[in-house]
Amino acid sequence: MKRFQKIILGSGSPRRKQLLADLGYDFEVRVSDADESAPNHLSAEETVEWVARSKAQALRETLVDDELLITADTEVWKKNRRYGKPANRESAVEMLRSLSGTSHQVISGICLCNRELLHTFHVTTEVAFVELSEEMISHYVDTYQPFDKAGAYGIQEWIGMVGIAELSGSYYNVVGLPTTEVFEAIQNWPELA
Ligand SMILES: Cc1cn([C@H]2C[C@H](O)[C@@H](COP(=O)(O)OP(=O)(O)OP(=O)(O)O)O2)c(=O)[nH]c1=O
Repeated sequence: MKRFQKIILGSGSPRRKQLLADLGYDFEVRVSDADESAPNHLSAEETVEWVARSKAQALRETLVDDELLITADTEVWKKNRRYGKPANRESAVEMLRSLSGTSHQVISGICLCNRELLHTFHVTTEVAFVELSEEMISHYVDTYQPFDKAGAYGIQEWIGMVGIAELSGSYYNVVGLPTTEVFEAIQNWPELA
């Protein structure tokens, strides 16, 4: 396995940290406040790549030598509606009602860069929910408080055990880091940039 002098994970997400550690890499976490308000005219795929790049650009000047920075943005999209993190209980309940009994896409934008090179890509997973009852939605939101999760749900939590009808693509992409594609990108860095 190719090793780098230093990988920097530009993310405050505990799930991304765990997944990158599980891939076997040593890394340091660096977090900054980046602009996540992508221009409206962008497609879903362009939006997540735009945000991942914006997170990278906010940290790029802190890089030294051959440090490799990895940033990501995971969003839920359904028919041109962008589901971010719910601002409150009401919004979380509304998001889950609207995802209930239908399918949506979870798209992650990933950005790898050093001081000279930058590479961005995205990975899409199709997720279908069963019909979620009002009781299931209230129980989940009140117990798990999914306010830090796009689309108001964590597939790795109770709702993922009882609410998923179908999943096509990478499971880990839904959790926040498409591990297969990130591993491949790191192994092929910097040739792919
Ligand atoms: C859909 C879904 C999202 N999520 C999480 C992944 C992301 O952490 C979060 C989406 O927010 P992001 O803006 O992608 O990431 P973040 O704010 O948590 O961290 P940072 O910007 O510092 O990298 O939602 C789950 O944990 N499970 C899920 O099933």
